[in-house]
Amino acid sequence: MTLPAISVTGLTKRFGDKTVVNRVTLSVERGEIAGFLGPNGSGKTTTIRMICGLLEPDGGEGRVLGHDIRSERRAINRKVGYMTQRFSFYEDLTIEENLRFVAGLYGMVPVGRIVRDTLADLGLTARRGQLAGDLSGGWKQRLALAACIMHRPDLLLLDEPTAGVDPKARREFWDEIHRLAADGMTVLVSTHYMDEAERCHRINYISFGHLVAQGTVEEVVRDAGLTTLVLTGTNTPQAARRLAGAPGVEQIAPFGNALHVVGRDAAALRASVERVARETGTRAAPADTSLEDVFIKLMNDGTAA
Ligand SMILES: Nc1ncnc2c1ncn2[C@@H]1O[C@H](COP(=O)(O)OP(=O)(O)OP(=O)(O)O)[C@@H](O)[C@H]1O
Repeated sequence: MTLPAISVTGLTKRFGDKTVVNRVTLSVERGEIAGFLGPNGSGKTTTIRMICGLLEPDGGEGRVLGHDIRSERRAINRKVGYMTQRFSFYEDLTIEENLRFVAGLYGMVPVGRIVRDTLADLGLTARRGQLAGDLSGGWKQRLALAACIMHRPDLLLLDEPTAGVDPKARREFWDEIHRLAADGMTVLVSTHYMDEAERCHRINYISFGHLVAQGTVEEVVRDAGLTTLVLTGTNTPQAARRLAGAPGVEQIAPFGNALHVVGRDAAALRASVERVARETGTRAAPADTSLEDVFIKLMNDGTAA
């Protein structure tokens, strides 16, 4: 049996008197794409930095790519590619010049071949002479990814890599991530996008420093134990007002002309929705609970804690 790429237990980090990562236990198999989700400030970046050896944990232990996260931080560092939230380039250098610069910085040899192969791998060869500053958001992300994988890391840590990038470029970026994983690279990626969470093999949800949900998308949705009903008809705005605060109703969200109503107590939810449907002349039907509904619940639970 191969060892997991990431296996950490009880990972804890404090800044001053604030515990921002609280006893996080996480395991990521080799070749897996693991999603890391959670509200702003919940501790994702801090956890990623402890995993790649940039930050020393205050508590907990574990191994990354077979190395101890406390005593072998430099070894981990060398085998990891880390794309930070604000990756920067020299805007007045071309794509190729930027990559040559990074390769030189890390002492990679032979620079020419490594840069040529990386350009080809990421479909950047035709654009290699373009100035980084002239690239669209999607191509900038691709250049950032190229710079992170040039040294052939075994583990890729991506911190919100596609923030602000259009859907087509995001899809292409994710196709690339899947190609890299299929070739054996392990990927841990933080994101706020639901469609991206759904493209991960497994997801991990962190709230106020605590890991509160883990598994495949199907497992996380199932474990949340939510029931969803959808109301349709012309009177849904009135139905929404009547449902607010009704027994069993925890979330109400309009999607176009439909109203999604979500709650844990299926019987109470159904009774409230059916009553309001009768009163407002709308139609109620059961629906699948979405990952977004689950994340909103986890966020609300975290705020209440
Ligand atoms: N070096 C630091 N010193 C003090 N506080 C810090 C430091 N780094 C992070 N924090 C705090 O730790 C908490 C967790 O931050 P972190 O960046 O890990 O969250 P995140 O989940 O990545 O958030 P986002 O989704 O906004 O990127 C935040 O309250 C942040 O302000």
